[in-house]
Amino acid sequence: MQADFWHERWEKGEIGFHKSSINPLLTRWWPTLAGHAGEAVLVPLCGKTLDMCWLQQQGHPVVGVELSRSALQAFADEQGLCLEWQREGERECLSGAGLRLLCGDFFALQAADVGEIRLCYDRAALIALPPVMRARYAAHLRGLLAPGWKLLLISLDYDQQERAGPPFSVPEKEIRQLFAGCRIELLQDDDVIDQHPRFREQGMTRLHELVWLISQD
Ligand SMILES: C[S@@+](CC[C@H](N)C(=O)[O-])C[C@H]1O[C@@H](n2cnc3c(N)ncnc32)[C@H](O)[C@@H]1O
Repeated sequence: MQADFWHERWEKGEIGFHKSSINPLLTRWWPTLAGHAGEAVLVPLCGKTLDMCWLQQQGHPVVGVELSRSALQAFADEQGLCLEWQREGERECLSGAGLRLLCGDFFALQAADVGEIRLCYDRAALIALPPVMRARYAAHLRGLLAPGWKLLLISLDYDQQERAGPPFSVPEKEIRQLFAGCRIELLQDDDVIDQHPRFREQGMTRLHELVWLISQD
């Protein structure tokens, strides 16, 4: 998926991926990361997710990364947050209230841009990307995070023949390849097709949502 694809989604308001409430899988499983309040969390491809507010309310400084400036501005406006745009080198950044939202390409980020971050939350980031980009994404993410990192990842698994992505299906085998050498724990696996009638209409017969705790030991 190229940048234009996502800018167009935001311009046209075709953002079916955005949820108007905090993800219950985040609130259920975040404690398993055993991060300390005060430890920063990286939220790659963050959109305007409310999950960032929840993480911030748990005492975590949040560093989000998002291509779309209007998505970040909408996040601030809709959550009634007093955030300010600042320039950080080539990049713009919306910050305040324990949030630092970097506007730009995730793949252009360097470890110094995000700072020392050990905790990460990925909901609809890995699965937003086609296979070739997923390998780049996982390798880049692993390079950005500090030693001893922990990632809470929410993925989808369905028959990719039944529907084109995004969101893409990322089978368990691929997750294990992308994060080879890491500790990988499956926390939850639910069949959620009944919660997605539009996907069913589009021909999907099976849809699993999985939650993973992936860590570098
Ligand atoms: C499927 S949405 C998920 C957003 C968010 N994680 C959520 O749960 O609502 C993927 C987001 O990633 C952004 N995005 C895609 N490619 C990106 C990139 N290379 N760098 C930064 N953001 C990107 C898109 O603009 C879009 O907002």
